[in-house]
Amino acid sequence: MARIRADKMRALLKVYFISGSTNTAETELANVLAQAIAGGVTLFQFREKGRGACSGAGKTALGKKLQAVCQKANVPFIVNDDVALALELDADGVHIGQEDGSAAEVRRKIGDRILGVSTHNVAEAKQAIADGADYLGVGPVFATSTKADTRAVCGPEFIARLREEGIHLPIVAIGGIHAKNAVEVVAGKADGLSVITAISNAADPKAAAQQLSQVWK
Ligand SMILES: Cc1ncsc1CCOP(=O)(O)O
Ligand SMILES: C=C1C=NC(C)=NC1=N
Ligand SMILES: [Mg+2]
Repeated sequence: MARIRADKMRALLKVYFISGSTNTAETELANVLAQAIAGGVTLFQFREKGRGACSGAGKTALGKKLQAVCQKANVPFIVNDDVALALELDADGVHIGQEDGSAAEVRRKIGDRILGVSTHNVAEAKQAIADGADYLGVGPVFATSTKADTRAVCGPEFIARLREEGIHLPIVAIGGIHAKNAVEVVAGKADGLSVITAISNAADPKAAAQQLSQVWK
């Protein structure tokens, strides 16, 4: 298997759903995920973090269940932070933050699987590219209460500034994105948008995913 091509990566980033068991009131995240995929989700990240998150065998079991939902629909399955779990499940990739250790080290561990890195400035972006990232997660572009310890809100226009600085790797915007402000993310030259609340807390996850997909039409 070779490294993913940039144009394929950009297509996968269009509607990137991120969730764990603590992000949805629904007891069954697998059902929310299946509905969201039916609505047009292009990539899924299993992010099991924060108060009440499951761990150990429970986390592995939930990961397996969610991966099966993705595999049935041919949607790649990404694991956040937990490289060991990603390898155990043979996930399609991992996403790491600046505090999750060296991206170069993770690249060595995961081979040609997809590697996403959270970056907040040009220096971090250039380092991630040098370390072998396939895409960058940039944000929070809008205010969000989902992740407690985010950096300052950078606005969707920050991604356009990264482009001006010569950062051309696929970029997905994250943070407080929903159907009404998603158009600003497109204007900001992001290749995709990623969401937790907009889908995980939606009354109708399929409709929520469809509305987010519309912005790229
Ligand atoms: C994981 C993460 N990283 C920056 S903001 C954020 C949370 C995004 O959640 P939401 O889409 O609910 O604002
Ligand atoms: C913090 C994050 C930033 N970006 C993405 C895509 N995922 C994350 N978990
Ligand atoms: Mg992390």
